[in-house]
Amino acid sequence: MLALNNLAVAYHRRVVVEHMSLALAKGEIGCLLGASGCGKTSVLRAIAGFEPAYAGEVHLHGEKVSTAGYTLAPEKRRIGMVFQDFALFPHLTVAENIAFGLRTLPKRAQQERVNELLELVELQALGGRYSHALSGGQQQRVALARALAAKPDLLLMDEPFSSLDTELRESLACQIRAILKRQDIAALLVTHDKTEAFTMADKIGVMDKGRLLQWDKPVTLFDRPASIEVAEFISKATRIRVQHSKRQRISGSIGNWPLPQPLSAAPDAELHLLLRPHQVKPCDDGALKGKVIRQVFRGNDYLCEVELANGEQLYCQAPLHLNLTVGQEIGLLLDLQQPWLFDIATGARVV
Ligand SMILES: Nc1ncnc2c1ncn2[C@@H]1O[C@H](COP(=O)(O)OP(=O)(O)OP(=O)(O)O)[C@@H](O)[C@H]1O
Repeated sequence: MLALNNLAVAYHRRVVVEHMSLALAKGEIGCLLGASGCGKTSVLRAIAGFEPAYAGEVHLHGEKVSTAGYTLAPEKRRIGMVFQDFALFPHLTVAENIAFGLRTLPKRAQQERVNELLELVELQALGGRYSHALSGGQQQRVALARALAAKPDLLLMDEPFSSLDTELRESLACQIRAILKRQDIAALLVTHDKTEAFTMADKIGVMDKGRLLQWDKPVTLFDRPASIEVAEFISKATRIRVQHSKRQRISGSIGNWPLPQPLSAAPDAELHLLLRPHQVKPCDDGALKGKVIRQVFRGNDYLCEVELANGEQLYCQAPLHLNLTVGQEIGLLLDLQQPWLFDIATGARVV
């Protein structure tokens, strides 16, 4: 449905995105996730045809629509777009906003399609309202209905929920995912919000400084991150320097720990061990000792920061009943059933 092959985007010859390759199948929802300025919107604009490809290609339905020196016009790409600010026309009603892209259809067909879309986004009762009289979530559903009106093959969404509050974002992301799935439409969303990405997407691309670090299913990004940058971007974690020893063990400031499986790394290799909070647990008789220096109440548990004797700090997940206090010395147990280890020189994951 959508394929990017080695795409590069540049402004005045300054390359802001390069070596971008990914594919999205019909009905699949993808998400580009990355910090502000990493090039997400530029990729979206190149897919829509608003920016030319500086190098590489954009393919839609198997057809090459952008390559250096050729850009198929946006209106010929059968793409719908939803923007951050909804961009609804204030002087038109909800129904008229949705009908905007259907002007070439006969009046009756327009009306039928608008009713279908109002039902799809569950706004049947609000067709006659103006956008100023709608909540942010309702406005975004109108923007979605308008983008879907002309039955595009691909929907592009640029930070569609960023102006909404956190709770609404999550519920709207779920609703919009369900609507897109019902319509079996492919969509590519860009955001810097991880929760939004994980709620919405079948595939996530983690971007950094104009490059795609990994394009994978959310669970794969979490379980098998390709690099330490991806792992750290995806989840709260601490990196600790360790040494691989022959007998399936790692050692360092955290002590000496067995691994569940042999590693491909050379004996004595210097590695980074990435510890996520759920892998570090308070344990009375833990040989590894640390001092609680901060803790945040999270409802079901505490997220603690613990300082080791050498000054390194770890996140630790502590159950409520332990009643830990800041300054308290505790023992720690590491759960290394699934250790995340990375080559120090390349940052690549070691398995
Ligand atoms: N029209 C433009 N002319 C020149 N440079 C641009 C233009 N648009 C974006 N840039 C630059 O390209 C880079 C990538 O910007 P882009 O908007 O694609 O990033 P982004 O990840 O979408 O950021 P954000 O999340 O803040 O929207 C930035 O350095 C930005 O300053």
